[in-house]
Amino acid sequence: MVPVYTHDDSAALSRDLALYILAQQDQALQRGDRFNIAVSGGSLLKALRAGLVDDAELRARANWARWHVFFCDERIVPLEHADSNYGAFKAQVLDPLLQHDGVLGPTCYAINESLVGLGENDRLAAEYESLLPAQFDLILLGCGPDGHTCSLFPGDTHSYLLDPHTERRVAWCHSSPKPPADRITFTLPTLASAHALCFVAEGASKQPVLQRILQSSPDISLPAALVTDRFAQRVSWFVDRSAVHDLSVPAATYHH
Ligand SMILES: O=C(O)[C@H](O)[C@@H](O)[C@H](O)[C@H](O)COP(=O)(O)O
Repeated sequence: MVPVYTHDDSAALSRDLALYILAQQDQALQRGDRFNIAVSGGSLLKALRAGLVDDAELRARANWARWHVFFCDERIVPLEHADSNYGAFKAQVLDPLLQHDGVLGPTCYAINESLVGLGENDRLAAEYESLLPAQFDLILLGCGPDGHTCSLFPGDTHSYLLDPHTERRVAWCHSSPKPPADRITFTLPTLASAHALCFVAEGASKQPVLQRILQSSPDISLPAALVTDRFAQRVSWFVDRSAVHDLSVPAATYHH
């Protein structure tokens, strides 16, 4: 059973998530000299900002200059586009960090923007893959109402993305049901090699899908359930109470 750290509200979740990330950072910096972290798009980024950037005490505990930040999935759009995950991370984390004197920011790895729109999406994925570290210290994941995580979507159209033995660490996801249609995404072997995997889900709209993922017999046709089940030893979930309301999931408290 994976821990499901349950919180009364967003503020409490953001703080615990930040403390969890800092604990992973500290472990990584004992293993080596960099913290390789991958982030997803969506609402997760707001939690990162609230917990790690806006909170002065926790912001100071982040060794930002040692952070190497990658994207679990990215929409194939220019970096300035409103749909870009890099753009959203810049707006939520990098730009606010710059407001604070003396903070040396993280190193971020974005897609090669010059390939966007050229019909070279396999190459774009391969180029991004070439940037990845051998192993991630932490991968932060979201979960869509349809059970997708990264840009690994459920259903036959996207089953090609879920090959556990693929040699590709980053793949081109086409015809995404969540716009925009073209994306790149980490594959299962990339997730498999991480020291820690952490899902974040907030709000009552996530409750039906969390029921299918966190029940004792998970529906592993859902990529988020598959990842949770397969890598259970390294997976944690951070949720708010409304996302797990009425579910028979034991609520855990994150101890730091
Ligand atoms: O770029 C993306 O679309 C994401 O990486 C995606 O996997 C996201 O994390 C989930 O859709 C959850 O998003 P929300 O937290 O906003 O619901």
